Amino acid sequence: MKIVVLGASGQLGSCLKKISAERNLTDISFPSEEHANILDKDLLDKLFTAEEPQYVINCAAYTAVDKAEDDVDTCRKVNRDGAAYIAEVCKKHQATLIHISTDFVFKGDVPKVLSETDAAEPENIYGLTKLEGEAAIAEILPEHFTIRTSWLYSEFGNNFVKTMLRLGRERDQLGVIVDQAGSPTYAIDLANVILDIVKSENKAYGIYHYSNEGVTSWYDFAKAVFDISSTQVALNPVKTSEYVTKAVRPAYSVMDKTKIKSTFSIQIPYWRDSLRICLERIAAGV
Ligand SMILES: NC(=O)C1=CN([C@@H]2O[C@H](COP(=O)(O)OP(=O)(O)OC[C@H]3O[C@@H](n4cnc5c(N)ncnc54)[C@H](OP(=O)(O)O)[C@@H]3O)[C@@H](O)[C@H]2O)C=CC1
Ligand SMILES: Cc1cn([C@H]2C[C@H](O)[C@@H](COP(=O)(O)OP(=O)(O)O[C@H]3O[C@@H](C)C(=O)[C@@H](O)[C@H]3O)O2)c(=O)[nH]c1=O
Repeated sequence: MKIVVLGASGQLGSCLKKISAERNLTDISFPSEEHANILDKDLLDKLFTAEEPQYVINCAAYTAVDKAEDDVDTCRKVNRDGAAYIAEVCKKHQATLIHISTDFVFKGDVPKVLSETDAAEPENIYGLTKLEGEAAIAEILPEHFTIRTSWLYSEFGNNFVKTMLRLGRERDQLGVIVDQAGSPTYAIDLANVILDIVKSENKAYGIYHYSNEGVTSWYDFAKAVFDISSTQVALNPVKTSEYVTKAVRPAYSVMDKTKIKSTFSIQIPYWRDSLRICLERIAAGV
């Protein structure tokens, strides 16, 4: 089963590289952005001609949520147009696309667990352009899986857990938002599920929700990071109204994972258990 990963040097791409090595997968390639710029359709076409992938995993995205508010065109190019180009080239080469999307497609203004069929109504540019990317793919390529995930972290790249560890070392006091709830996702767990989906060769295409089990706030998530890593820092809960950011974020973006669990017969780890594993790996430098 030949697989090509796009956005390979990002957080999720790095997790896929690690997991595929652990699983001894050899028929998977991780081209650099220079050889797989998703905004260059001809380049993708050449890449797919050379690689002949059966599955393409798209981890490439514009993920700077606050910056996107002032950088709408670039964000939309990558998250909408890039997704559409990939779908077109997958169609030409008869490849199945596994695309990653986000809980930020939801407004999240009511405390309701969100299913794949609930209306998406993004509150920020990043979420809007990700939703546009989902729609473009659905229109072009029936053979796709779009996996919406949330609050990704890992030992790789930039993420909330690594930011907290850094700020915990640099500061005596820290304020973290307590009134936004969601579900953290260890990107290594997601990488494993993506490769399980490929392995299954299941053709139940469409949108799926995936995060770790459980619900928390950014404040409680940060508290868990500091407790588990024995970091001494005074952590203060703050309200969204007290912590000004460019982009509006959902107050409640907890997603229902019934569909992915039943379709692919997977079990999902509890967020705190996965966080513990990730922090052990970060501490051990592996
Ligand atoms: N991070 C999170 O908390 C969450 C992420 N997601 C989604 O998961 C997916 C993976 O996210 P994550 O790995 O964390 O994100 P990263 O930002 O770590 O990785 C994205 C990668 O895409 C690359 N990229 C950007 N533009 C292009 C382009 N034109 N061509 C090729 N590559 C490009 C980036 O390169 P460069 O760094 O050079 O720009 C980066 O390496 C994304 O679709 C994201 O929207 C969903 C929910 C939560
Ligand atoms: C650094 C920091 C953040 N926060 C808050 C701001 C925000 O509400 C929340 C998370 O902030 P971050 O900027 O780290 O994370 P953010 O970029 O908003 O994370 C999102 O990224 C995109 C890509 C997604 O798809 C989402 O699922 C989600 O993971 O924590 C604090 O309250 N205090 C702090 O010191």
